[in-house]
Amino acid sequence: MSEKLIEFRDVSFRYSEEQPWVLKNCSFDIYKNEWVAIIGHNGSGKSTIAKLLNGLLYPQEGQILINGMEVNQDSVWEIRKEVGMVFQNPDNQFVGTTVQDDVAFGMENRGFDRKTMIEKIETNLKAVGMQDYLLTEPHRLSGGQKQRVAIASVLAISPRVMILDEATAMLDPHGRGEIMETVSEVRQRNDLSLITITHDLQEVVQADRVIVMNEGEVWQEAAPREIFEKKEELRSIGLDVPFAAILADELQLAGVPVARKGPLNHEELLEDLWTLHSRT
Ligand SMILES: Nc1ncnc2c1ncn2[C@@H]1O[C@H](COP(=O)(O)OP(=O)(O)OP(=O)(O)O)[C@@H](O)[C@H]1O
Repeated sequence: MSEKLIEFRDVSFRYSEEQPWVLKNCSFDIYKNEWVAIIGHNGSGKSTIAKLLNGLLYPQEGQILINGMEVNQDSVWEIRKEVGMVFQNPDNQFVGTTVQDDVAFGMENRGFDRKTMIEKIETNLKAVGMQDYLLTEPHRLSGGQKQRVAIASVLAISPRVMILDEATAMLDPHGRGEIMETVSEVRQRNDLSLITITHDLQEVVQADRVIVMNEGEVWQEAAPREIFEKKEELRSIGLDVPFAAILADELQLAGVPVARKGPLNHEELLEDLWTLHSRT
C-alpha cells in the first residue's frame, strides 16, 4: 500500500450556525499518486470537500491532514503549496493579463524566485501544449485552452495533489477527453495525486477509486467497477451508471448474452460481445 497523502478524520462542516450541516462525520484517506473521483448528487457536499482541502474553509469538527500537516489558519500557505485547484469556470481564475503572467501569479504569491518562475512557466505550459501562447491575453483563448493554462498554473507550484472541481464541465466531449488525457499524463510525470469532482461518468470510470457522497456523508468508497455494480442503490441516491452498463443490461434483456456483469465503457462492452459472439 502506498503512503497516505490526505486524511479526512470525522470532518463535519456547516457554512454558519444557522445553516444545516453540509458535511457530517466524513472520513476517508487519499494515497500518494492515487486518482480519486468524488461523485454525488447536487448539493451532496463535493465542492465543500475541495474547499476544505485547500484551506478556503475550515471544519468545525474533525481534522484534515495533508502530508501529515493539519489544515488550519497557521498552515494555510504551506497547504496551498501542496494542493492545487482547478475550478469549473476558467474565467473566474484568471488574474494575469497574459498567459505567462497568469502562470507566474501563483508562484509569485508563494515566493518562488524569478529564475525558477521563468523555467516553470516554460515547462508547464509545454506540458499542457500551450507553449505558443505565452503572450496571449487569456480572454482570447477557447474554453479548453483556458483550462489548460489553469492546469499549467497549478502544476507550476509543484503541488502534491491537484483537485479538478468540475473542471471539464464547460467543454464539449472532445475537449473534455483532451484535457483528461493531458491531466493523466502530467499526473504520471509529476507523481501527483488527483482528485476529480465530476458528473461525467466517462471520467469517473478511469479513476483508481471512487468516493460517493450522499447528503453530506461518505456513502461508499471503492474501485469504479465495484461502485457501478450497485446500479439500483446508486439510482436510489440520484446517481446514474455508465451508459455501457445500461446498454449491456438492455442487450441481456433482449436475449444477447454479455460476458461481464457491468462493462464500464464501450471498449469493454465491445470486447465482451466480440469474445462471446465470435465463437458462435
Ligand atoms: N457559500 C455557501 N453558503 C451557504 N451554503 C452553501 C455555500 N456553498 C454551498 N452551500 C450549500 O452547501 C451544500 C453543499 O454544497 P456543495 O457545493 O459542496 O455541493 P456539491 O456536491 O458540490 O453540489 P454540485 O454538484 O451542485 O456542485 C448545498 O446545500 C449548498 O447549498
